[in-house]
Parts: sequence; structure tokens; C-alpha cells
Amino acid sequence: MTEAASGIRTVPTIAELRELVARRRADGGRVALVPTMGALHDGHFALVRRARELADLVVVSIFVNPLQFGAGEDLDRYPRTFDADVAALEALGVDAVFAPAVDEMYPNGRGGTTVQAGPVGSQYEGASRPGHFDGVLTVVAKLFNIVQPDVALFGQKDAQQVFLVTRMVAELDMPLRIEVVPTVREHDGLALSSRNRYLDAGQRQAALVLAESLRAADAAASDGPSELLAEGVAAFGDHDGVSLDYLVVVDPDTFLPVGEDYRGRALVLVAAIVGSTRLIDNAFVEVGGD
Ligand SMILES: Nc1ncnc2c1ncn2[C@@H]1O[C@H](COP(=O)(O)OP(=O)(O)OP(=O)(O)O)[C@@H](O)[C@H]1O
Ligand SMILES: CC(C)(CO)[C@@H](O)C(=O)[O-]
Ligand code: BAL
Repeated sequence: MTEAASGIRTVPTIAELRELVARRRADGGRVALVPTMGALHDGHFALVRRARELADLVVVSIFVNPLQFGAGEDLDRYPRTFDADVAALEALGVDAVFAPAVDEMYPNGRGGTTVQAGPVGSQYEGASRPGHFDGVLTVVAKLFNIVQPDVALFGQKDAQQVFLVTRMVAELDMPLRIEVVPTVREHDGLALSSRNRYLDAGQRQAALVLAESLRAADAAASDGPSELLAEGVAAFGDHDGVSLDYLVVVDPDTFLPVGEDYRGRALVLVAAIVGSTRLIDNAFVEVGGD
């Protein structure tokens, strides 16, 4: 374990992290966990700031989890900016960075015990990334067991992840609260994402179509689900180098697509490939008027 002057610690092992958390918990302190894959940006920092408000001890995990990447995905080239990440977290008053090696988390490799995300886990993101959410829930469950936080924070940008993690916590009776933080955007509406680094200037501009499609869907929401979807999809019309993966409107309570008679609050999910980079975004809308 290494300790900087201000007291941030980078902890590579489960045993050391458990010890550190147990010491603070013995003083009656509340513990918050912010799980990340590093390459931190202002979206992550919003989670960390909220964690700082909620807890006495803030743990940020940085772990690029191989279990949630499919064959041919960007596991090897996923951006890694560890020193800058730790410096930024130190400035935000984070107490500990849990940064385990892959062997520390999966000493028996792949093929061990995993959490199954269920049917919603194979829809939308899960349809394009088979096994992704089993990998996410498995590592998140491990992190919850290791840190045993009072609260864990997740970003609304990964809406399906939020839904599945919240449902896992409820269905497996995990004793913690999930706090969801709104999506942080660039001034022009692009949702911050570590994968935005893959975009060149032209692709960065083209990527605005995701947020535009959500705005178009919102503007048509009062007319009903099919109008909303038609307008959202139409926004992709003339964007070269962008291919729409899915645009769907779901009931936030079930994550199932809404029927044509649906009225009320709904969630529009969009995913598109810009160049070779897969990006996602989402927005709440009021179907059928306010
Ligand atoms: N723009 C954002 N606003 C709010 N939270 C975010 C944002 N981007 C990421 N997060 C949240 O930060 C946490 C860690 O996410 P992760 O490390 O995968 O970053 P990411 O930017 O989503 O990366 P990726 O490019 O892999 O999607 C997740 O809970 C995620 O939802
Ligand atoms: C929650 C998470 C850190 C699990 O690896 C990851 O899916 C992410 O960064 O959103
Ligand atoms: N932001 C979710 C993690 C992933 O894309 O693998």
C-alpha cells in the first residue's frame, strides 16, 4: 500500500483494502464506493464529489474488468491513465484507490462463479455485447463484498448498468444503497465517456448525433411511442460514418420496450458506432404529454 502526503492510498490487494475499511468503520464512519475502469473524466468526478458528500471514507476502484469485454472488443487498448487518475482523486479528497491486478480479482481465471444478469442483461447493450452484464455484475458484486460500502455510486449514462445493478442489490439482498448521478455532458451535449478519446475531430462532431436523437425523441414524445422513435431514428438520417445500433424506449421500472398505449415517464436508450467507437446515451422523456 502506498500513501501520499495528503493521505490518499493506492491499495492493490483485497486484504489491505479490507483492513483499511474496517479501521474506518470501527470509528463509526460511513463508506462510499465509486467503481470505475479509470481514464477518469468529469463524469467520474461528479460521482466522487457526491460520494464525498455522503460518506466519511471514499473508495474509488480502478479496474479494467476483463470479464465484461467480449472477444474483439477494446480490452487491450482501453485507455489507462493511472497516475493522472490518482492525482485527480487526491485533489478531490478521496481516501483510497483500490487498483487490483487481474489475478488478485480472478485468481482462478475465467470460468469461475459468476452473477447472471437475467433476460434484461441480453437486451440492448447485452445484445451487442453478449456476456457483458454478467461480467459487470460479477465484478460489482465482488467489489461490494470486498469494500462492504454503505453506498455505491453509478452514472445514469450507463442506464442499463444502473438498472441491473439496482436489481441485483434488491434481488440478492445486498445491504447497501445505490446512488445514481445524472449524466455529465460537454457544453454541446456530448455525454462524457472514456471512449470519447478514441474519436478524431470529425468523429467527435458526428458523435453529437446521439444527443440530437434524444432531443428529437423528446420533442416528439407527447405524440406517443412510435412518433418518438421515428423522430429519434430520423436524426441519424444523413450522418456519414455513424451507424445506429439501437434506439428504443423502455419502461424505467422493467426496462422492457413500452407498448403503443404507454403514457408517462419513459427512458430512451441509444447506441451508435461512430467510426469504430461504440457510444451510448439515454434520456428520460414524458410520453403522451406532461
Ligand atoms: N458522463 C458521465 N456522467 C455521469 N457518470 C458517468 C459518465 N461517464 C461515466 N460515468 C460513470 O462512471 C462510472 C465508471 O464508468 P467507466 O469507467 O466505464 O467510464 P465511462 O466513461 O463510462 O467509460 P466507457 O467509455 O467505457 O463507457 C460508471 O458508473 C459510469 O456510469
Ligand atoms: C461498473 C464498472 C466499473 C464495472 O467494471 C464498469 O462497468 C463501469 O465503469 O461502468
Ligand atoms: N461504461 C461501462 C463499461 C463498459 O463499457 O465496459
